[in-house]
Amino acid sequence: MKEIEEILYSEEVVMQKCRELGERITADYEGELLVVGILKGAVPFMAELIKRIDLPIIIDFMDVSSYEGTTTSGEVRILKDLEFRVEGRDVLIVEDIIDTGLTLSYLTEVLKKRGAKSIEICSLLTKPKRRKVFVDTKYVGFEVDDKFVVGYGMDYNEKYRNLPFVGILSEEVYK
Ligand SMILES: O=P(O)(O)OC[C@H]1O[C@H](OP(=O)(O)OP(=O)(O)O)[C@H](O)[C@@H]1O
Ligand code: HPA
Ligand SMILES: [Mg+2]
Repeated sequence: MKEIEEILYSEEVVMQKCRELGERITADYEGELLVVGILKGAVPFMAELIKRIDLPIIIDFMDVSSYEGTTTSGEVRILKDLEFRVEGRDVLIVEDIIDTGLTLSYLTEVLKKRGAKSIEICSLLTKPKRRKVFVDTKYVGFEVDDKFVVGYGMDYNEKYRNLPFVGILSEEVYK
């Protein structure tokens, strides 16, 4: 595919990472876990990850907005809220990527205020060099450099989410 400069993580590599993360999560919790996916990017990763968690889980979704193209506006708004109450529950937030950290620092604050018993984050990717605010991320798949990546849920203007791998988007696409 000419729009992809380089494949970083193949489907096999991502699946293996989901198995490892799923085993760690299974070992770290007892009883029910509320797994919260952040729409839309988290969907493909979450679908794979939850099959590797051997616990009685409940899944739910939130949708927040902050991004336009490849830059952040720094503004976070809840577009779709959870179906379940988080009070007294162990919550695991699932993301595709942590970039500035603004989305997750906002979301963890919101869920903390609602009285979650515990809140942890599981993200397929993290871009530490781009961080504006600290987010404590217990479960991370891979650390990536400051390149725009797509696939496995991640998009550029809503495209490429369906790619079965994580790849670097060629600069010609957004220049
Ligand atoms: O750490 P941050 O700088 O906040 O950026 C990370 C967030 O941005 C992307 O989602 P986006 O808001 O683009 O929506 P999407 O998941 O629907 O693509 C990504 O899926 C994360 O949720
Ligand atoms: O590299 C990225 N790709 C897709 N979406 C993103 N949101 C933050 N960083 C990225
Ligand atoms: Mg997202």
